[in-house]
Amino acid sequence: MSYDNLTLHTDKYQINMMYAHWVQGTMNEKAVFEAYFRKLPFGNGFAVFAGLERIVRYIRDLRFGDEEIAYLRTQEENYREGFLDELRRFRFTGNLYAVEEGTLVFANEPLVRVEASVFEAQLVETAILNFMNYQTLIATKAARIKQVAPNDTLLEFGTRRAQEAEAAIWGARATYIAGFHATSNMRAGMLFGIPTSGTHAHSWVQGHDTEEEAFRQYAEALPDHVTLLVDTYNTLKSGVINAIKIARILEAQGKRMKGIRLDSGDLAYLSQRAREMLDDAGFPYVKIVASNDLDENIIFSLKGQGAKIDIWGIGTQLITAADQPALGGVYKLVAREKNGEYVPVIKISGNPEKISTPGFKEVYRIVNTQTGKAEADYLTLKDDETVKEGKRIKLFDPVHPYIFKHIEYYHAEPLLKPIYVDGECVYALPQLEQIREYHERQLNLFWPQYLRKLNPESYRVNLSESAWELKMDLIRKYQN
Ligand SMILES: Nc1ncnc2c1ncn2[C@@H]1O[C@H](COP(=O)(O)OP(=O)(O)OP(=O)(O)O)[C@@H](O)[C@H]1O
Ligand SMILES: O=P(O)(O)OC[C@H]1O[C@H](OP(=O)(O)OP(=O)(O)O)[C@H](O)[C@@H]1O
Ligand SMILES: O=C(O)c1cccnc1
Repeated sequence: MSYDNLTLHTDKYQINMMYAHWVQGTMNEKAVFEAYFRKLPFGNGFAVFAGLERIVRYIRDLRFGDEEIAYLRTQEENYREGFLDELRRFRFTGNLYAVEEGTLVFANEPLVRVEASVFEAQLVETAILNFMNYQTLIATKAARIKQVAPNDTLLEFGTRRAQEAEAAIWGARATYIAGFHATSNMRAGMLFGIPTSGTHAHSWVQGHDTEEEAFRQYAEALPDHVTLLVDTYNTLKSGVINAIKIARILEAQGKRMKGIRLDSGDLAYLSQRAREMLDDAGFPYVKIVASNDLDENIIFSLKGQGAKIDIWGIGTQLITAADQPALGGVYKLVAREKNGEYVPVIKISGNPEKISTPGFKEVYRIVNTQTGKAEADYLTLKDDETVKEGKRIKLFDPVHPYIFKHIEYYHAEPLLKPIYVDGECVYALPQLEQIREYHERQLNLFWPQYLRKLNPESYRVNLSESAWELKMDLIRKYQN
């Protein structure tokens, strides 16, 4: 069995709908779907979009092979052979537009738009949401951590606690996009070119007769990369004292010990005392690494307490997004082909926030040319030329339309970039370093009130007047 083919990484209901379209003869009708989330995670003011590279590879490799077809035959007696033959010929032949990885994104704006035969567009929903939701969530969590320690080194240590192997590596990649510096996961390092970093475990110390001997042997083996875990027995009375002995030995060899790691106890107090001991012994260059169930709140608190920590190793809380373990991104039909033309469609809900925004749309980031800062994201119907022509636009809050302002001097950056056109990949996947740098530039595009971790201002995601009117028309139609 091949574990690599992700074509059946979809919900059964997608295959059932594909089958029903095949039976009805509607499988080639075009559909437009948009993927977006309705609420920012962690109460943050923004999210960091990630997942596109995985989506691109997934779309490229979509094939129903012999194993997939044989399996489907066993799963549903209604599936006729003609349908399975159709699946054998399956290729993605549609268009896919998406926001680039590292982009700051907000609620209720399309992040991925699929325009394809309904047969194709339906199949890919589950996987696209799976990749986008998880990776965006972890990149956003990492961005929050980065915000409280912007000048420190951040190491991703989460693999052992991650929700399985793929989550570990794609999660590690997402943290790197958001500004982490290295991962402990060697496979993520090899596959994505992320720098790797590692100290040693308690088992290394436990596995020797004395802590000092353990440290000495480690330093002999890896003299250029010595960071010693000092909390196995007693951090201040034994661990730091032994580490200082090793730092002396290394100095005598013309080398510098890199650091010590604290992994338990009061990290503020222990780091301050350890710093004093290292400085007094003449080793101000030895860095202090901390780990132990850290997250942005603990790091923020430790900094407030004056902790002397240079490097943070962060695992469980980051890779599992423990305070909000899922991003609720959805994939909604916004237009469908009828008699050769697109008609907009809506999903009505008793909860106004859940009413979808109909129509084939573009999303623009409106950047004020006088301040250089982003003013709003602006959703227009696709054929609306106002923004392209640079005309004055009215920004109004779709929930409170009486709150509005006009903007005249702006640059409008289309956020949805062409990735697949007529089934051909037209997007050159950027290097990870480029994505990381792009993310940093994105942060500079926003005023700090949208970026702060606690109670950020809401950044505007506005509808054009015609997009708003279309939505109101369809709501009225279904109310009647
Ligand atoms: N000064 C501090 N202020 C706030 N939180 C801290 C401080 N020092 C450590 N922490 C955090 O408090 C938690 C302490 O965890 P826990 O109660 O398991 O203690 P521990 O020191 O890990 O004990 P053990 O020796 O069993 O490992 C961790 O999440 C750690 O990061
Ligand atoms: O606390 P996290 O943020 O999840 O970071 C990863 C943790 O994994 C290791 O502990 P573990 O007890 O698994 O192994 P060890 O014996 O090497 O400490 C490490 O010492 C960290 O505490
Ligand atoms: O290198 C480390 O110190 C490390 C790596 C993974 C998990 N915990 C610690």
